[in-house]
Amino acid sequence: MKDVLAIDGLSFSHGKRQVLRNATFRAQPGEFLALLGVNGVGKSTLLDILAGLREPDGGTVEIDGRAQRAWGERELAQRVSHLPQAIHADLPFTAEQLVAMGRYPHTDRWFESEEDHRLIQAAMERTHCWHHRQRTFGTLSGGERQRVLLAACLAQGASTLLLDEPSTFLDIEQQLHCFSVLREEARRDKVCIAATHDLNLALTHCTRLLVLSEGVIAYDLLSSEAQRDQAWLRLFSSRLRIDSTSAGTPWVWYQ
Ligand SMILES: Nc1ncnc2c1ncn2[C@@H]1O[C@H](COP(=O)(O)OP(=O)(O)OP(=O)(O)O)[C@@H](O)[C@H]1O
Repeated sequence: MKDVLAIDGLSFSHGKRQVLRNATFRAQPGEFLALLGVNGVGKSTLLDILAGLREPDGGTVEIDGRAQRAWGERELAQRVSHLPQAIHADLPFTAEQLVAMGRYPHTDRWFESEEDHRLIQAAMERTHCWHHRQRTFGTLSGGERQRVLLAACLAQGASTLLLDEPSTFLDIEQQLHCFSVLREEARRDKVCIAATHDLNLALTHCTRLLVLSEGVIAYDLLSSEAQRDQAWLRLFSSRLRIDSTSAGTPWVWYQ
């Protein structure tokens, strides 16, 4: 199967602080990758580079078989959507207008087509925010805003979805729903990469775990194998271990 993403030897420094040294991984259609690692390890930086928002100091990024920089801005936006960690809340748009922006890379017109409207509504229904469509974005709660932003990413129809802590602000039911939607999206031959601190959401919903440490992908393992060798857990805390629940699901416990 062809790689949707091929990342090779990425390095990046914020000023004198080197964050990425040699980050390398590939991703294929159908994969839902959890990007894990402690605070400040470089998860957002890596997602920003993949989204084309930061230029790496070294290494290569290929998207859909072509160098990232060889795609035009619009072509890239058709292929990659990005949910950043923080966004200005005071945007003067309704929720529906904000989701409609996800369709911009696909239209030359001022107005959205019928098909665009169908996709916008479908995305907002999937993230349970269609009933907020006429609300001004800034008047929504943190979790409601997060669902609108996720809908914009889905409406964009990209083959790669980069999500920086997508379950932030969401209540538990919505966290589970968000990760289920992303899993479903990956099954539609997409690649989803979600930076998260929730190891149980990652284990139960993602197909693969990438653990970033000291500038490299220190562990790259299938979720189904994460319980067998638990060395990767030590990067987070010595108090963690994985057991199975009575339903046979792997679950991270802390002591
Ligand atoms: N604009 C910046 N200028 C200088 N240093 C920065 C800048 N942005 C991030 N950093 C530093 O780069 C490192 C990586 O930051 P990044 O936000 O990528 O980490 P992260 O893994 O996403 O963290 P978290 O889990 O806390 O969200 C951190 O040490 C951070 O302080």
